[in-house]
Amino acid sequence: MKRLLVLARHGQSDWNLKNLFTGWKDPGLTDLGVEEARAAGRRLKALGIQFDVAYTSDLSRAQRTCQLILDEIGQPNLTTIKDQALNERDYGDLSGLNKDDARAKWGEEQVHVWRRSYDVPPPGGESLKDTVARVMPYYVSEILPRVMRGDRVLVAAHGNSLRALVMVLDRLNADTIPSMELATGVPLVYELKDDTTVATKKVLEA
Ligand SMILES: O=C(O)[C@@H](CO)OP(=O)(O)O
Repeated sequence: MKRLLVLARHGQSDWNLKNLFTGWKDPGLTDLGVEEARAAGRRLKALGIQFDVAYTSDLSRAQRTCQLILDEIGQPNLTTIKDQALNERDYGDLSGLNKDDARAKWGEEQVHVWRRSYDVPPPGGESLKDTVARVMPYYVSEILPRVMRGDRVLVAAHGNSLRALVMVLDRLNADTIPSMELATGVPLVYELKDDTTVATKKVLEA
């Protein structure tokens, strides 16, 4: 495959299981999360996919997912670059709160706006727009040049930092991004064209 870019959201974390806003907090993976990451690796392996470099965030759930995928595809020692630019969207004052408790306190609609709107930040945190503004410069300066020169690239990161990237790759807008969800442990396999836009996209569901 030419100009290969694979995006993988981490497996289920402890706080996903407990239904807590997570953001920049750093819980580990659950047993299910570990298995989801391994299964993602097995699906990539079944397609014969290998990488030249991996990128992940500064948070352990993404780093562990990255390593589990690399273990499964037989590349445990691949160069892996960790950067805070790929961290989850910062949930600010909501971090650590239960999502159902937040709905009870502020209402279903307000919580949905904080979680999925494009440009309304949660109190003290980042909107998706802010996250795009943080992730894209890193993508354009560090990741995309590697893809364009032919390196096969894995990015193991987070629901919203990857939604920021997918929004740009899939040409979604402020109206269409709210309904786009990324499942844990489901890799997205992109091939890019010469002009950096998407040639093909595969969603590697179980
Ligand atoms: O809590 C979080 O950091 C994210 C991802 O788990 O949650 P949400 O799906 O609400 O954006």
